[in-house]
Amino acid sequence: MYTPVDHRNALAIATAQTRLAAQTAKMPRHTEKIPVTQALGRVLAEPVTAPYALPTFRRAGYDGYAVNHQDLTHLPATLQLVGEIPAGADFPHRLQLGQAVRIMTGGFVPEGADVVVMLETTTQAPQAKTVTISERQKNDNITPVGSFFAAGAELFPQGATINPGGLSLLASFNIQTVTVAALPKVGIITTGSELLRPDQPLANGKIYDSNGPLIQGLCVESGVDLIGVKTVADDPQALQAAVAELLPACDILITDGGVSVGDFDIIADYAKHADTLLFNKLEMRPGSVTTAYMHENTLCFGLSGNPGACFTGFYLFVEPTLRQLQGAASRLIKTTGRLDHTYTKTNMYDRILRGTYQVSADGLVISRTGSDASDNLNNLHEATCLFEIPRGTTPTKAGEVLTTWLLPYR
Ligand SMILES: Nc1nc2c(c(=O)[nH]1)N[C@H]1C(S)=C(S)[C@@H](COP(=O)(O)OP(=O)(O)OC[C@H]3O[C@@H](n4cnc5c(N)ncnc54)[C@H](O)[C@@H]3O)O[C@H]1N2
Ligand code: MOO
Repeated sequence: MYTPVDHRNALAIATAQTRLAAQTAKMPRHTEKIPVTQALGRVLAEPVTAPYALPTFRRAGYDGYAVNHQDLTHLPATLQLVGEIPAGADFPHRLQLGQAVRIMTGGFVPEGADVVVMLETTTQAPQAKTVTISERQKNDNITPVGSFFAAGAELFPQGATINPGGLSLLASFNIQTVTVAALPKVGIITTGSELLRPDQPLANGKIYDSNGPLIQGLCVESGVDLIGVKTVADDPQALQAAVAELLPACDILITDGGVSVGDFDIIADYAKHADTLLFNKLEMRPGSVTTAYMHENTLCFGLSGNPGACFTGFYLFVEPTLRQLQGAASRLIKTTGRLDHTYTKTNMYDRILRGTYQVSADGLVISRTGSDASDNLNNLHEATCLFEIPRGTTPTKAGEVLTTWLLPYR
């Protein structure tokens, strides 16, 4: 059993992040080919290029008449109407001088035509089958072949995340499969003899497991293949069994709780005896006990049981790792914000507060939301950023510019 007197070597946040990223870089990457219908939010493992030029035909930008510019030298000009081209229709004849063809937006512009005159500047005489053009626009109102993408142009670089705009681009080329980074296989184990399942009644000393759904939601938000979610009591055998079941199938194993110095803090013991201990103490509050270690081929995180610390530890350490394993950058945006109130508490470690931000003409204005206590979950649902109160002995004044991480869910 872990002894409370053990000394832990505390690392600064950035040092721990760098150590973690170096370890993650050594882990194997897997790819898979998936239908584009499942590609939203996935990270491309290889670039995608345009199989052909787009647009594939000259397209009318407006409803009007397709004509040749030589017929518009003297206006008004009356031209012979030779047909109609709705969107989707072909027109396999060459337009001759003196002719016009009615065309709809998106319609195929036939050979011989090089201008689409807008309907508003024309008058049609249906009986005579003519159209009189009184004015022309400055532009030709035709979208040229290949003006969006040339054949072979890069549509996406490797590492791009497919968003709804990306789905539309793939669809426009009828690309039906993409090769993406495999989602990291993740197991989650929440620990604690105080944790109740949803079907159990409240009792003194007991709480419902709120970090399980929290971590699961954070994982889903980051993109994972969830292998299993378990809750176990503070019982070494039960924990051992849960770990043994999940570990071989997981790239990442996230445990929650049991990383401090209590008599039942079993994860702390695991980390200490792991193949490689990356860190088990951070110069950060909350989440000073956040732990990371390699066990066999699995990267294990021991997040704090305190909900505020669990939330912070996930975003600063687990989220970037899940993204890195997919070859993508963290979705947190590291920036700075101006504190809107004086924060009087001081600490020997950097304190990470849960906050919200507003965009102002002078940059971001950040405010603390809810409690700063590690065990208080009254703000996890409304935090849109984390920001850092630097360690020290003096209060942090309103107006100070602080390191800020904008959260993906905002
Ligand atoms: N003597 C010391 N005690 C503590 C220290 C210390 O350095 N010396 N560190 C404190 C700090 S800081 C933190 S943070 C916590 C970390 O504790 P653990 O991560 O080991 O977590 P537990 O002890 O298992 O639980 C802490 C707290 O969180 C609640 N909890 C646990 N799991 C869940 C869950 N799934 N859902 C909701 N809440 C959960 C648990 O009931 C406890 O209240 O240790 C301090 N102590
Ligand atoms: O460091 Mo603990 O994680 O304050 O809350």
